[in-house]
Amino acid sequence: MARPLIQMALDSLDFDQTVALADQVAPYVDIFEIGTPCIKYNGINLVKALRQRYPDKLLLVDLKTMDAGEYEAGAFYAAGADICTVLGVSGLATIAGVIKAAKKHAAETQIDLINVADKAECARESVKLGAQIVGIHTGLDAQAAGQTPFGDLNDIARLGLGVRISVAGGIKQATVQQVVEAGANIIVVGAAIYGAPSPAEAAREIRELVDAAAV
Ligand SMILES: O=C([C@H](O)CO)[C@H](O)[C@H](O)COP(=O)(O)O
Repeated sequence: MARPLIQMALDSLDFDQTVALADQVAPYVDIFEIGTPCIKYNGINLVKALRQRYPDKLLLVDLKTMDAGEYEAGAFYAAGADICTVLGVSGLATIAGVIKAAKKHAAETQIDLINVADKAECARESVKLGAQIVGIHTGLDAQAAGQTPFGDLNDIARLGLGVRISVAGGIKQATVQQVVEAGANIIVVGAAIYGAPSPAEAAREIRELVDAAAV
């Protein structure tokens, strides 16, 4: 199995705390995600700052684009994003726009299936359009209501779409092995790392668990 990637969800609103957290976990993660609240609050300058500080890390900007796909995402790819997210519920025209912007910058597009009714259909159509990553995502509010991403992950993995699958939604040490075995290629972790007494130690543990589950 190819080594799954670990994506650190940087969900603070504070610019300096976001950069400091990135510094702490950098040795253990592959992708820095600038989370949706964080990018809305801090804007494109944070993308530029992390790009400059970490030229060799993958940088995902969790735009969750809903409209004006090419126009909105284009600026973030130009600023250094390797991956931008677009909502599956936005529809195929918007998804196609983000994919077009990504191609201009030799970058990638992730479809976020959050709140999509027919996730299999949306994933299939998005992949046909050229999306490289399908994101199974139980958002923070849905998590608070008791939902998890595990059932959807199994359903999408079974489709064999031939693209990477990302999973997000309360993933922690106890569930890392399960999501790797279910077929996730990108493991997104936020609160289990930034909420830990030592984020670096939590990230190191998750790295070990992911690598052990992937052999
Ligand atoms: O994408 C996220 C959320 O919608 C806010 O932007 C989180 O970054 C994602 O859910 C990962 O965080 P945890 O669920 O805390 O692991």
